[in-house]
Amino acid sequence: MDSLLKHMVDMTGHRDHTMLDISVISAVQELANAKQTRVLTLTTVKGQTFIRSRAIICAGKAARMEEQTDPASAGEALSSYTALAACIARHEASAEQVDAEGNHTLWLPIWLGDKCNTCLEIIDPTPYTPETIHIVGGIVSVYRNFQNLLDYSERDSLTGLLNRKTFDDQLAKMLAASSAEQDALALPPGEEERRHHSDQEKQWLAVVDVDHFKHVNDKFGHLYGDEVLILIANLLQSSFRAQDRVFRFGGEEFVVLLRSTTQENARRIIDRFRMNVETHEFPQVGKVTVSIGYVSISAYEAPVIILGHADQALYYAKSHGRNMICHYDELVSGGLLQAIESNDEAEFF
Ligand SMILES: Nc1nc2c(ncn2[C@@H]2O[C@H](COP(=O)(O)OP(=O)(O)OP(=O)(O)O)[C@@H](O)[C@H]2O)c(=O)[nH]1
Repeated sequence: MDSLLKHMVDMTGHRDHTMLDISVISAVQELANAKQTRVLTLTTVKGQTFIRSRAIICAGKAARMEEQTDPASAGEALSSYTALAACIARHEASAEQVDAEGNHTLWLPIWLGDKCNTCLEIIDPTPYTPETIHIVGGIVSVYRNFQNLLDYSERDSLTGLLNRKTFDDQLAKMLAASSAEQDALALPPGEEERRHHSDQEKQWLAVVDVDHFKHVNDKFGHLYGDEVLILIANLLQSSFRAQDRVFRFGGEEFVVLLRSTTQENARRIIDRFRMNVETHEFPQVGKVTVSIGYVSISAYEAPVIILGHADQALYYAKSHGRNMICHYDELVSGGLLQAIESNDEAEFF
């Protein structure tokens, strides 16, 4: 019981999803005396659900987060996990399966209302006693409630997107992941220069601003204005990939962090979103458009500088007709925006 209390105190002491994941699998691993415990992420892409492992602990080892090796892949298909897929389809609390080697796998989906995007998985050669299932079920309930609370503090209440407060942290995580990826893909000396600049995969930041939004509020009222923001948030979430991050920065301004893609793909993905908005029929309001400024992200620049560059490109789009996307580096190299270096930081005029 002491151990259970210690784990509860540890779990509820965190203010960060990563640390919460680590502490929940450490608790479950110890209390169930399991061979392996994982936290799985469930994502739905075009109607199909995929599974990825985001944290793992094996007996005798420390818990660790699992970085995605292939950022373009959504993960393994849920349909290949037959018992879990049936449990999710029926909105059940747990599923169990024994494999050919005699390992017992117990899955405990974390339900938030009728949605499940996290699941605990416990594997052990011995079957789980009703007492173990009871204790682990209790931990899962605390984990779910606490995850809910963290989500609430990290999300914008109108649109459900991540809020401004979480941006710096998410950007740092993305930059850390990109340095690790670049190290892993390091090319032999001289090879880097031979590779065409625009073929390189980079991380990207886009600032999205609704055009003439004041006019929407003035003509249709704030309630319709809010409805437009919610629908644009939905279009953002459906237009970008699960590994990308979408934030509402306040008012009618949104920010997207795009993971690992080439310059041409970034342009295509961002423009596809712009067109998705342009072609959407907003109830009562009709047509709405957005302007977007975007920039590639480098680990050597402070978030405020990166955002400043994207903002420069956004304001160029706003002042050159709106309903368009502008790439900061292209504007600078085309002589349409100027950047000067001073005190190791870029400034603009
Ligand atoms: N309905 C609603 N309106 C908001 C919210 N936050 C900010 N606004 C409004 O958004 C409008 C932003 O107007 P402006 O900054 O002038 O920009 P704009 O009219 O979109 O013009 P451009 O950006 O130049 O195309 C203001 O009228 C704000 O009151 C919100 O949460 N809900």
